[in-house]
Amino acid sequence: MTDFIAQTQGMNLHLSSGKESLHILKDITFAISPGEVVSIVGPSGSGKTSMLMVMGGLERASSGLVDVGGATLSGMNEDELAEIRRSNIGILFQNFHLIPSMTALENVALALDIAFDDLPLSEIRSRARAALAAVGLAARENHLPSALSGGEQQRVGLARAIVTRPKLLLADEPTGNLDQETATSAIDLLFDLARANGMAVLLITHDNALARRADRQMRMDRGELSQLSAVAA
Ligand SMILES: Nc1ncnc2c1ncn2[C@@H]1O[C@H](COP(=O)(O)OP(=O)(O)OP(=O)(O)O)[C@@H](O)[C@H]1O
Repeated sequence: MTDFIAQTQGMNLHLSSGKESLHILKDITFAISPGEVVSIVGPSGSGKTSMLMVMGGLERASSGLVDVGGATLSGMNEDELAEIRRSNIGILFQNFHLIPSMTALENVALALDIAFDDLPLSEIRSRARAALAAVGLAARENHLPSALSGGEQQRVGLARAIVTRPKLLLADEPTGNLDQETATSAIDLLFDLARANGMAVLLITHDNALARRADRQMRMDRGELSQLSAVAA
């Protein structure tokens, strides 16, 4: 049980739309190990993002078990969920979500400052610098997002997601806004960082070639998750 960084058992998510209750995620039993990269493909509206939201403690499952970093999320209050997110989880979005008025370094440092409110400023700066160097952006740390290319902005997003050293990275279409070449290099980097840090990655993508590069490939269809393939170790 503790070999997994995150797992669900018989997890369901119901959301209401007007008077209707929609069964968004159906009886999902899933586990991901440290250092493992798992991709999820599936049609639009099938529940992929909802799955990430539940795993990230941003949405509460309606029933079943959700366990992240050895802690069971159901029953936790908002503060406890926020603490689990801070200490275990990194999130990478399609649209980077960088703060436009802050430099690359400040964007990364802010994530660290929020996650660990007792970290000295010198440590925040050095760790943020190291994260930017890890994504090849040491020379761009004082640039505003508007002065960076899409691929560079996504690398800042990646630096921000990993600077807290999360055990689980949730990535929702992280290359959706990048051209093929830039997307490939961003994903190479993501995989290298995952391997180097033993970080598990749950990767949502519409790109089948990218999905196939994962250790394990899953498919979401109308709220049901199934395994597509496992790559032999
Ligand atoms: N807050 C909400 N209230 C009601 N229904 C919702 C809510 N959020 C999502 N849904 C519905 O849940 C279903 C799954 O949405 P989700 O975003 O998880 O799909 P997805 O597979 O990630 O789609 P896409 O590939 O288009 O991003 C959709 O039918 C969506 O309309």
